[in-house]
Amino acid sequence: MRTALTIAGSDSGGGAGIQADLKTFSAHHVFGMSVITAITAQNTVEVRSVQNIDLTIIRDQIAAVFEDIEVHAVKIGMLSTPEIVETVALNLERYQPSHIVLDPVMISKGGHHLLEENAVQKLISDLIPLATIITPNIPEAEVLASMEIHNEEDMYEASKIIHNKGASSVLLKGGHLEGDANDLYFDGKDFSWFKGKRIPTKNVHGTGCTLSSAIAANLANEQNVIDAIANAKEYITNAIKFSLNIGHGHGPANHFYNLTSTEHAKGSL
Ligand SMILES: Nc1ncnc2c1ncn2[C@@H]1O[C@H](COP(=O)(O)OP(=O)(O)O)[C@@H](O)[C@H]1O
Ligand SMILES: Cc1ncc(COP(=O)(O)O)c(N)n1
Repeated sequence: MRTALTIAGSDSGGGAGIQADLKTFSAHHVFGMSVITAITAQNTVEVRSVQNIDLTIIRDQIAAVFEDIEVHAVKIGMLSTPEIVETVALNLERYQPSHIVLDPVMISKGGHHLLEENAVQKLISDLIPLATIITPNIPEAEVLASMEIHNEEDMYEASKIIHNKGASSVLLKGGHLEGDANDLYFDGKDFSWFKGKRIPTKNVHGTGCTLSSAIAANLANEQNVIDAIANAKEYITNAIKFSLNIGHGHGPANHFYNLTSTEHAKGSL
């Protein structure tokens, strides 16, 4: 059995964070495990409150998993504070997993800060150098590259700057720009576009979490990085196309859109 570990925050509404990651791993037939960094009281509309988890318990969760189970890929999401970033980085250095997909989660769709602003420098110095691939959205890339991104030309520049900070590769997601949802990949040498038609829907809660987890699951399943991204892009596009009208805000992606049950596939559960 192939395995993947998510190190991220819990979303009580089930659409993003640990919950989205584990659903994505299951949909890829990968055995999912979790290290919870923070608990958010969240739904499709808002983040109401956040409880960060003690550093010792975060460290112990990582140790408990790695000292017993072979981990084929790691996905990192919400980290909340500089201390949590440091703890996760130190412990991943210790266990040296072969693939790390870093989703530098900063702000929720509703505008809540999920990473303290003073943790950004720690994320750059301690975690980016460990990442096989980092998957910022446009606002996150603007912070990491210290520049504004208005169009696809700017995306080239920003991914070069972020790559220079030490990530093996960068997937800059274009979901927040106007027009189609095209993501740019840069491995330090070549650029590739992973293109997607924009789907007109407000149900985009957890899309970044789902994409990064799907990449991690595909890497755990021994796909090369390009195939892992291409297949994950197809997965998130369908998961958005068949997204679920759950809740009153941004509904979640549909992880099981390919089930034969037509009711399920239509997202009308
Ligand atoms: N409306 C949409 N239609 C199609 N694809 C989308 C849409 N919104 C986002 N995506 C894609 O979903 C993935 C997650 O991107 P994005 O929403 O930008 O991330 P985040 O959740 O981190 O803000 C990317 O591949 C992006 O291109
Ligand atoms: C616990 C948690 N982690 C991450 C996100 C970001 O969600 P998105 O994938 O929509 O950017 C979130 N809203 N909550």
